[in-house]
Amino acid sequence: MADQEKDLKGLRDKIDSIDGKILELISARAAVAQEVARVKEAAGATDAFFYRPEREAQVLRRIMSRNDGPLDDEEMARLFREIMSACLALEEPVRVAYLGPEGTFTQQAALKHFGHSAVSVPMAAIDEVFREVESGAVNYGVVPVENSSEGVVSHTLDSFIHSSMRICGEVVLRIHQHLLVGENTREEKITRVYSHAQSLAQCRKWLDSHWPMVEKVAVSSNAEAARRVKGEWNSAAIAGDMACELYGLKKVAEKIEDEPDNSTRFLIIGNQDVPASNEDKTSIVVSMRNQPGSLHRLLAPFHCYDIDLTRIESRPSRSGAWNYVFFIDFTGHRDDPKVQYVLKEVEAFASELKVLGSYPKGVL
Ligand SMILES: O=C(O)C(=O)C[C@]1(C(=O)O)C=C[C@@H](O)C=C1
Repeated sequence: MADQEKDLKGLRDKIDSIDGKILELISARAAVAQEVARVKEAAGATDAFFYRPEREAQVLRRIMSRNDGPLDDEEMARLFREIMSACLALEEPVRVAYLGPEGTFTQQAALKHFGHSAVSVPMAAIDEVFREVESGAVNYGVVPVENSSEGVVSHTLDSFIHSSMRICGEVVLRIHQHLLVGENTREEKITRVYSHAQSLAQCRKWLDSHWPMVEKVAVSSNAEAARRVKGEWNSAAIAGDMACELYGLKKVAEKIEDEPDNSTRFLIIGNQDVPASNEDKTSIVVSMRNQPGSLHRLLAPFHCYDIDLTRIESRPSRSGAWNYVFFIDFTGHRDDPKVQYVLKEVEAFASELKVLGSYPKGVL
């Protein structure tokens, strides 16, 4: 055997032996997760929450803080994300509705957050995701809420006004857009580009400089754009990796988004109050009468108790009694004494205050 072959054999034997140990440890971990399930069932079988967002965030943060490489923290956390997802599926497979169709960035976000052992169910619209969770047909829902270059997804915010759904988590996804074609289309023949209006907007400068003459057609989602070009000659789609793989398309150009850090934040909705994880956020919606200085009064308690506002968004009120509706996100959990003081002060002054949820800050 040549020297190189010998070296390789020795190293592969080492890997086999390590894999054996990893296998044993993962199986031992899964068996403990099954015991956890039995404890949860014994404590209250019908409404036991098997999925525990705060615990998952703590597990992932701990792994990241203890990781010494050579794999980077995110890569290591992604591996543990999948192990936990498989362990949870042994306890009870989690069903997650997302804004579809299959292949959207929202599905990618759902899998990033829950791992690939979750059962993901596509819905045609944001309010259908809310309804599906409310009816109990699924355990959780995933909806987009804001994009770093295009701003807020107002439909999602409006859905919270009349819904009793709570926010159980958030996940941020880097959005990479690609120019995709079917196998029968040659690059120089492209005359039309399909995509969702937001994605066309996110790639506007790139399109103007590379394809100024091409016809741009907005469709209901990126995945729908990808589905169309699969069977249509001389057309391209702008969509992400999931849609590209799902429809077997070819990448003509990669990462064509104008902003290099283009990312979208998604919310996990459910009917669970999530305990504190030590690094949390709270989202509230507040309605107020239109009076001079009212916004200042609304925000003053946050300043006073030194609470960091991460987002504030105003939406027109849908009911006559409400003049303004403000969606506010801030750091901290609703069980923190400081947060409780602030909520008390805001409540005393607002026409209505609803806490949409306290949830762990996105880890991955
Ligand atoms: O700690 C729990 O409650 C578990 O069910 C175990 C576990 C895990 O695999 O670590 C699995 C699912 C939960 O979402 C959180 C954590």
